[in-house]
Amino acid sequence: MAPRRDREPTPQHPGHGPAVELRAVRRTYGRGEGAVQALRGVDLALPRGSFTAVMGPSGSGKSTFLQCAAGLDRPGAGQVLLGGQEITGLNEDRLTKLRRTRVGFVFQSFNLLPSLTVLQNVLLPQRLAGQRQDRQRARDLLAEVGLDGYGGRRPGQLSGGQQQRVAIARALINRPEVVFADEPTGALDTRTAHDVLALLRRAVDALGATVVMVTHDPVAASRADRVLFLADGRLAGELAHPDPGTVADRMTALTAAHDGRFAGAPA
Ligand SMILES: Nc1ncnc2c1ncn2[C@@H]1O[C@H](COP(=O)(O)OP(=O)(O)OP(=O)(O)O)[C@@H](O)[C@H]1O
Repeated sequence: MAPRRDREPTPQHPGHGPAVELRAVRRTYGRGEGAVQALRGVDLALPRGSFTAVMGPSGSGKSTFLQCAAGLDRPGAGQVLLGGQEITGLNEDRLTKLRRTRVGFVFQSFNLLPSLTVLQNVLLPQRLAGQRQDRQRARDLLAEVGLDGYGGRRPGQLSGGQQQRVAIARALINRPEVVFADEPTGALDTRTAHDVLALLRRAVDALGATVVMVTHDPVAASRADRVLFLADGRLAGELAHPDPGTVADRMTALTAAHDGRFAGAPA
């Protein structure tokens, strides 16, 4: 028998290094006196197969971070690497293709297309990318998120929690390098939010996904492996194995520091 060779890394899934890396990333909105420095030099690496929560006071740069890391926005300086590949210099066409094939998104408002069935919504990233639509994988993922047999329904016939499950299945369809979740439980009641977080956790633990979640909720953040805190566009600390109480205390301290600074700022 021929000696077994380890699978060669491919550009799609290089298998080495972090899923996402930011190096000295800066993003400024506007120019001159009115310019806002939303990110002021962020360095971080998100390991493959990890679940990271990103928290911070309002205006600390969480959305900007997510958009830059996901290739939805371009940093003014610094580098973003996805699966070891630098994406900062890609043109718009290549960035769009990358977002459709290598990144998954889960939004607060679910963002399902109401005219498509549940199965068609799950397959949409493959359709948009012009890839073969893997209906069996879509059905398997729907079963994975507890929606076996719901493929023929329309989103309007599902509860909010069920719609978010469909969105999670859709985010996973292409086996992305990373799933970015922006307040995925923000529109859900506590019980449903708990179920959706359990699914994200399971996507990491059982399917090997990498998940990055922006949230305001310390309970949601405590389901992650690690919480990164942003304040005024900078990383302001992190917490491994978070529990809700410690996360809430950190957030209270950061928000008080933030409010204190702004109370002293000229009007
Ligand atoms: N398009 C824009 N034009 C100008 N300023 C912007 C723009 N988007 C964001 N900002 C500013 O950049 C800073 C960071 O905003 P960002 O939305 O990333 O913060 P956030 O932490 O996500 O806030 P929130 O928790 O309130 O959603 C804020 O001061 C915000 O006002």
